[in-house]
Amino acid sequence: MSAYIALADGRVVEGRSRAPGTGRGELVFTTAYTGYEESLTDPSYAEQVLTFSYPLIGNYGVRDDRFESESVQPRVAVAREFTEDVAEWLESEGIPAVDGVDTRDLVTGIREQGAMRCGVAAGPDATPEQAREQLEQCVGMSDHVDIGAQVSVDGPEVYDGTGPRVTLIDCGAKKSIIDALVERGAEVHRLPYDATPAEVADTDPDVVFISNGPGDPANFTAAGAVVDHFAGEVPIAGICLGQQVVARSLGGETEKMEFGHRGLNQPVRDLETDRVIMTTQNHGYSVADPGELSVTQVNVNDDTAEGLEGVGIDVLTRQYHPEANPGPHDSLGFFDDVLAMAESPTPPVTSD
Ligand SMILES: NC(=O)CC[C@H](N)C(=O)O
Repeated sequence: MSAYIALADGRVVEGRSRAPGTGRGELVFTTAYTGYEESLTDPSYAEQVLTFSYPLIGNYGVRDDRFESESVQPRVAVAREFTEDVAEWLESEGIPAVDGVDTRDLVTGIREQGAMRCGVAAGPDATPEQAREQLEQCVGMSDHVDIGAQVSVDGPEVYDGTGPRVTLIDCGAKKSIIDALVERGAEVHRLPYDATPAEVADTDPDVVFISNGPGDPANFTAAGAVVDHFAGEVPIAGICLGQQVVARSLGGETEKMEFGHRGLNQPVRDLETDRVIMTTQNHGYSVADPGELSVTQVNVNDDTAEGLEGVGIDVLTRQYHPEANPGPHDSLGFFDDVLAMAESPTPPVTSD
């Protein structure tokens, strides 16, 4: 069974269909060598086509207790070789899967030309034309203006706890972010991505937490308005898209990266301690200007902002994934720091 990937650079790559169907999205790659269940269920991959640079994906099976959300999130999955387990899982989810392609070549192309749009057709009747038609219909990531609606909860959800109240704006939250907070005793109020400041105020938060999520942070205007409203009054935290949204709201700017950071071994330097930790990452945008925040951690490879803190206000964010699923546990302490900030906040800024 054949499969075709039509790339925005004009090439059509032929592979083997492991799960039939058509799909389109921004072609990105991850260098993660484990954690395929977590990556494939990470809502931040919505509207993307995920290529694994590691050649064999699926060698320890598929277990749903490792899932980060209830469904597979990328539109298409690509690898050098998927095991039968993974191929069956993707087929049962209706997600086209392509293997038998030279992923070294595909990844080199993305590194040289940037993450690009693509269209895919896979299955017994698939043709290169179908893949090209998909490509024609494929829009850029920033054009998915209401992408939050695809990945957020429909209404509020509460996770009981005896510790600080965390109001999590779910822009496509990974399950392990909620788990990390609940394990530490937090009472988590999970609200939809478009919650208003009044809805957030109703939960009486000790900390407002903006989650990870797919696409361009510029499209998460409601979450930005929440940060705008509460900054200086209530501690603010954020992970990945959350860091980007927080920075944009507090005078900063984000920009699209050429091909982003996706993998489990991204080195991050803490500027205060000079300590380097290994982190899990999945992002295609970065904070180019931190605005009124201070950059406290940077990526060792390219110096992009990996951690931000407020100056005189309680703000703590990370561009990488401290929840560490999959990936090294070096950065789990972030959640302790966020809850400590919630427990003893700096007195609110008063305007007199
Ligand atoms: N994991 C995330 O939250 C990703 C954030 C954003 N969608 C990006 O690509 O940069």
